[in-house]
Amino acid sequence: MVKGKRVGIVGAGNVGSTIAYSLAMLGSCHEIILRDNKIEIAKGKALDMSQAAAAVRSHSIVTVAESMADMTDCDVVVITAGSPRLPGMSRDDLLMINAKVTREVIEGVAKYSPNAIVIMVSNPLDAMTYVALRESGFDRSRVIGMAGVLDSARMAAFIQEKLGYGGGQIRASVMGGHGDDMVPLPRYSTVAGVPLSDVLTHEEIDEIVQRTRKGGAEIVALLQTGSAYYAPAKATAIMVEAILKDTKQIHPCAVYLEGEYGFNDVVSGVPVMLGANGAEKIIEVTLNETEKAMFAASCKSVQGLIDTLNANKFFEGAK
Ligand SMILES: NC(=O)c1ccc[n+]([C@@H]2O[C@H](COP(=O)([O-])OP(=O)(O)OC[C@H]3O[C@@H](n4cnc5c(N)ncnc54)[C@H](O)[C@@H]3O)[C@@H](O)[C@H]2O)c1
Ligand SMILES: O=C(O)C[C@H](O)C(=O)O
Repeated sequence: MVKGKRVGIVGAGNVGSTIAYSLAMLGSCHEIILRDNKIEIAKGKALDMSQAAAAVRSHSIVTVAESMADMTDCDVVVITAGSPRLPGMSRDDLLMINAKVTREVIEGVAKYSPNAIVIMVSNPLDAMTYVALRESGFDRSRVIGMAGVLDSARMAAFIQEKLGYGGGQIRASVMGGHGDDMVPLPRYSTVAGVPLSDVLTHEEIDEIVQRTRKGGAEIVALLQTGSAYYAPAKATAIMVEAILKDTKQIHPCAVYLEGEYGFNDVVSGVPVMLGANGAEKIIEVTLNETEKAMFAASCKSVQGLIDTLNANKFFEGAK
């Protein structure tokens, strides 16, 4: 438990409330502050979670901010506000609706928690991270998108399922944007340190890569009413803890690139050292030509979304 730390969570729906629950159970911080337009529901969840925290002797408390002005001086703010996709939709279909929500929310964060580190979760993730960065005026080290921890966990779960062993010993690696052209990296994935290619065939690895890319859609199709939230919430909580505890551990995160991997003015998923100051270091992994081409294609997709925002004069304040 790191005393006195405050974590704000905007959007207390499926992902936001599950992040709050996870942090409360871990006792990661002193106070978790929920903010949602559905205030009564947020209040009910906060009470329920505070009581769960008491049951496990966690001294985290869960409170509700009735407006962004009540969510002050947070160390970390997680943004999950906005719409999830439904079957048949792509994450990119959420671009304009969630960009407006993100702008509204980040203005409040910048005003009332000016020193916070922001973890963006709303989709389309890389474009929303870009919006949050631009609209907050924060340094790029303080606006970080969550996706790579989730996508890598999915890939690890699929590897375990395929192998039938190795649970807890699998390190899977996914870079690039959080879209269908994300870049799973079998070459950087291992089972107890053993390269994937030593334990799985090329065809099996390819199947895992394709399933990882569609991992979110697979769950959307099953749930029918929204998207995944247990693994996304746990992945976010891992990032929040790394920041609060200043672990300096490396996690795949979506960050604004300024020349890294040869890209500028775009957000993409890369290995990042997380610590008290947010994204403290971007690690540049050696990619082969095929991997470089896939990473470039993924950055191009994100760039396309940023171009759409520009074409709609979003950054000029269009409503
Ligand atoms: N990055 C990832 O890997 C990842 C993973 C899962 C979900 N997501 C995304 O996270 C977002 C949330 O997903 P969810 O399943 O929790 O959805 P949800 O509908 O359950 O919750 C969203 C919440 O946001 C609230 N909200 C909307 N506008 C708001 C505003 N202006 N201020 C405060 N609250 C507001 C809604 O009332 C709702 O409770 C979606 O965009 C989804 O696509 C991203
Ligand atoms: O798939 C979605 O729309 C939600 C999220 O991005 C996920 O990957 O689970």
